Amino acid sequence: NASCRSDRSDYDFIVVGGGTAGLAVATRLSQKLPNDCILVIEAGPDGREEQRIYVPGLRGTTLGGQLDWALPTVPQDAASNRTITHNRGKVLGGSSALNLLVWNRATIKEFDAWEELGSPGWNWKNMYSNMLKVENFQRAKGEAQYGREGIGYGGPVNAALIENPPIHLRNGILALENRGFRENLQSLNGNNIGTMYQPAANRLSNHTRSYSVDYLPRAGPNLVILFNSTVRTVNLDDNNSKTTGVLLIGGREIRAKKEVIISAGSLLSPKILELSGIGQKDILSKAGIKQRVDLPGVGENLQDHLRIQATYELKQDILGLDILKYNATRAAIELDLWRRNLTSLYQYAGSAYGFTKWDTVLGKSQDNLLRLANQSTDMSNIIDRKKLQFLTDAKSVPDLQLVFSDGYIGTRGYPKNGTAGYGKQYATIIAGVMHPFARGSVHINGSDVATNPIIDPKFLSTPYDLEALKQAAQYLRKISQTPPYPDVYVKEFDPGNVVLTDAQWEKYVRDNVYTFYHPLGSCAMLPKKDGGVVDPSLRVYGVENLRIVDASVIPIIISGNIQTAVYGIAERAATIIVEKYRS
Ligand SMILES: Cc1cc2nc3c(=O)[nH]c(=O)nc-3n(C[C@H](O)[C@H](O)[C@H](O)COP(=O)(O)OP(=O)(O)OC[C@H]3O[C@@H](n4cnc5c(N)ncnc54)[C@H](O)[C@@H]3O)c2cc1C
Repeated sequence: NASCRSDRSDYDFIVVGGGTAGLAVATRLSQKLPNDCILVIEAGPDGREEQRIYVPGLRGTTLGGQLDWALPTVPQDAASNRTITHNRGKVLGGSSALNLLVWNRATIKEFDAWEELGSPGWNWKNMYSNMLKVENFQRAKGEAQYGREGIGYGGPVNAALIENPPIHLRNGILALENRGFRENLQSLNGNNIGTMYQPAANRLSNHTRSYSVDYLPRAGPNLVILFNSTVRTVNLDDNNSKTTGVLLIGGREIRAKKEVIISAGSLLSPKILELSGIGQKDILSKAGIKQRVDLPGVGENLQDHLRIQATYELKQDILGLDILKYNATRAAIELDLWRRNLTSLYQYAGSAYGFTKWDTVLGKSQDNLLRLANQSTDMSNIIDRKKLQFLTDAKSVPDLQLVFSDGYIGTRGYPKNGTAGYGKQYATIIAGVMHPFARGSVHINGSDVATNPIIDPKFLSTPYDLEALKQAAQYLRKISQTPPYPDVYVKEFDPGNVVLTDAQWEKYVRDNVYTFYHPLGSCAMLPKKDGGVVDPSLRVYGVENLRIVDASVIPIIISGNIQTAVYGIAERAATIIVEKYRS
């Protein structure tokens, strides 16, 4: 398709956002509709030459910089009035270029719930087969590292387990086993309960990040990418029932002959809809935008995992990643080793995990938490009711995720030079509450495309959410005191021995709760009457040829880290779209 270039005025398909889902869906369309011309419009730069992206041990160093949208929430009342920044990739690959590489999967019941909530075909069976298409699992050490089930081969994104886990990760797994967790070496097969190492999205052959950009070599010349270009609105025809294309900041208009697919992510896809006049009347009129399609669900139903962490100062003879932060000579040596593809701290890509139900954590005293969950459920809301069911009825759906990570990952950041704690190395244990009841929102703030949306995740706003995160934080201390974990550290650094009473734990949680980087649900795939924005074909209600394909369509939060699900959604979306257009 020689005429498929980036200076055309029309394309068959326009994909808005060259991120995780965007590149996956665009590549599959390119492969399966070779006579069509597909344009991806990405607000950020290419980034493929950026070392901070492709070196796994440098993960996290792009956060807050030029390649990050860094979208702040409004001050969170229940979280000590703090504003929490949502990191989001503004670069080819989107958040898959910035994320922390974790490659895992939620459980069978959680995916089946999408179908039960009203989207036929969106169940475990179909999502699983699509998620398997995404990956190429590599083994460094055979089945001792990971069993047979739950992984795919031959897909574009490479995943592998960490080859030489440090002792603080190994002891983390043993501590969880001593607390009643069972080892689960097939945790990506729809049953993630237990303790395990999990794959990370990296390529073992040269130890580089593997992300959605790895789809692109499979695309044909009929896929073109426009970089550093931001879509302002989707244009609708005179009846407001079809999209005709998009308008970029700067005024360029590009027509879509077949479809526009929005893949701008959970925090920015609603913005494009609202700026285009698709959304809730009140929100639009407040922003001075004429409503074209009445869709009250846009920007609502925002969900995220709640995260809290504790940090431990490692014993002097244990090597950890923090040395790279204060010892420049060592960092240079390690980077040189990485360049020569020799064992290096910069190859670090993966952590150790646990997934559990509350009864393993709390025993009988989980009753109080379940009582609060009942109190936190809006019985008129189908999402809330399903979450309550996960908590009370589903033995296979975890309530809590635990992560043993190398390095300091506390809320206040690695100690500054000259302050207590600088020059030391740390291990961090993170806890994530899997199904908080808070449902927040993300909406435009006026009609100026340059203004960030108003994001209100409502962190800790329900009795369950607060108590669950408090219990999770206290559990981290228990784990740290369980053999053989104490063998690795000198002392607890955060929260430290100043936090002992119930009131102190509550304050710690309010002062330190953080996003787990998994905002989703803001353009939910649900029946319209239940607040849905897209139908089971991911078409925006009321607009024939406009779809949304990204994390925003996930109707109800799932356990674990969500990128495999986002890729799976993109794969399935491509199948649905190709079905319609293949002649
Ligand atoms: C710091 C961090 C760590 C994470 N860690 C993990 C992890 O370890 N494991 C895991 O499974 N998940 C992780 N996640 C979550 C996961 O990466 C995301 O959920 C997923 O990548 C989201 O994919 P998406 O396609 O919905 O959006 P994105 O990948 O964010 O893509 C959206 C794209 O759209 C572009 N865009 C936005 N607006 C416009 C516009 N108007 N015009 C043109 N382009 C636009 C953006 O620049 C971006 O490239 C993490 C996320 C972050 C931010």
